[in-house]
Amino acid sequence: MTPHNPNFKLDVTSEIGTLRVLLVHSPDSGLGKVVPSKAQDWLFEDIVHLDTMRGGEYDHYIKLLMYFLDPTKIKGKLAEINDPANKRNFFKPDNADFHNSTKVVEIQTLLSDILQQADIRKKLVAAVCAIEGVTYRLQLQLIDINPVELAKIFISGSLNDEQMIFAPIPNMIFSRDIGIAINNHMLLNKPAKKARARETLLVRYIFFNHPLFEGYRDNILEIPDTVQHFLRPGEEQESKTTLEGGDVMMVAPNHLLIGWSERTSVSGANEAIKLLFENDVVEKVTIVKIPHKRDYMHIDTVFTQVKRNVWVLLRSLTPGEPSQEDAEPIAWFADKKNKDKPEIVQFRKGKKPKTFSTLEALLDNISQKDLQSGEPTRFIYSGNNEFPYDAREQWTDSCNLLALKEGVVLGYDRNDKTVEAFKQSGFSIVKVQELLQKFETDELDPQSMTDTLILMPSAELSRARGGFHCMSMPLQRDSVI
Ligand SMILES: NC(=O)NCCC[C@H](N)C(=O)O
Repeated sequence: MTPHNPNFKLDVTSEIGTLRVLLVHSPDSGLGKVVPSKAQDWLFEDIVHLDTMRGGEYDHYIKLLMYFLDPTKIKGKLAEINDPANKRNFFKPDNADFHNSTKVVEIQTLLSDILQQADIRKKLVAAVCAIEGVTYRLQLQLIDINPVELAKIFISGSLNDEQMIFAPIPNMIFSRDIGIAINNHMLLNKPAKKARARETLLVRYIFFNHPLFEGYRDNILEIPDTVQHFLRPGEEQESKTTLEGGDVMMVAPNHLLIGWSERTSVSGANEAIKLLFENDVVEKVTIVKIPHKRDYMHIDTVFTQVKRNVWVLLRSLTPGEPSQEDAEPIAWFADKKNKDKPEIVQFRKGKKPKTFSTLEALLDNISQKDLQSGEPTRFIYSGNNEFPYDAREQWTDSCNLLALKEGVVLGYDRNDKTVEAFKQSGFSIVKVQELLQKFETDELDPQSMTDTLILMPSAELSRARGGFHCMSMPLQRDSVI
């Protein structure tokens, strides 16, 4: 059972305030069962090597989060945690030596907690079996499985880690996409892709039934399907009401961004705005339309925030007048030909909508007006804005960084040119393995760190097509203004 955290508050008012509590999911055995023929359907670019992804990559993320958010769980124990004799038990939610942190909260643990209640267990077994087309006999069998084991089965799709009874949900490591904390409200997603439907169902049950969220039940926002959707013939995607968390960014207490993307439809964004305004959750919502392509997927794959006046982003998304040096006539027409041209419109309750001509203009407005940065806004570009590194590194999540506190962000070690751009912008660069040692030996204190990009190993994780922004669902951050 997840211990009680008396200081917990659902409270996220920015992308950069010191992170206090987040939801994560460590790679489960289901990721090791992705087969080449299903990889694309399950939204992976390739099959992954599970042991490397866990021990060589994701575990460092958990350790780093512990030093920042819950140091007593790790300080002085690093050697023991790393000891191969301990078989990674610190990272396994079903093991007695699991960290069971109340700050770095594992979704699987919350799930096994709610499955202790017989009525919830019955309802959730029925719901999962319905969406997965499971036989009635197997459904009855699942109801009697102990909650810890059942949570594992729901996520991995396999009984006893061997017999596959339904598909895994390998994308649950990208907890960002399942729901978004907006001030003290929780907006649940409505996934565009079938491969992500079970994650949504499980997390919906968690938010409505886990004691951790007891005080916030009335603050859970769910997006309904529209009547137009029920009545429209055919199945085309455009008319669906969808919204995924990677397209929702809480940039300031009064201001939310929603991407209109491959995954979030304009109808999804529209319904979300209505809910947010009706419930007085924020004063303004800006819709950022990006090309509806797999390369971009969600807005957090093309930009994220580093400090109140610093952003990392993909430059080529920004349309604009070509500079005088762009001598070739075609440069003047390229954007106008592009029907996928980004568009940015800001909606304020009871006021006229406002447009922004570039992403930079919007981000500068957020930095200066919403976050009252006294310093000029700076942009760090993917691949240091050099073709073809800009596109290559954006694909491997150079723009998808997670801020642990203002100015201290983590990203993949493979995006060399973007790392160079961070250096040129005055950031320190440090590898996670070295940092963990320094924390353990007291050479460095997480609280005193400023302006740093922490490099995380990424060979396997990046094949799943998401970075650390995607791999985090912040629930509590300190406020920045
Ligand atoms: N926010 C994000 O951009 N999340 C990345 C999700 C990756 C996952 N393989 C997906 O395609 O849904």
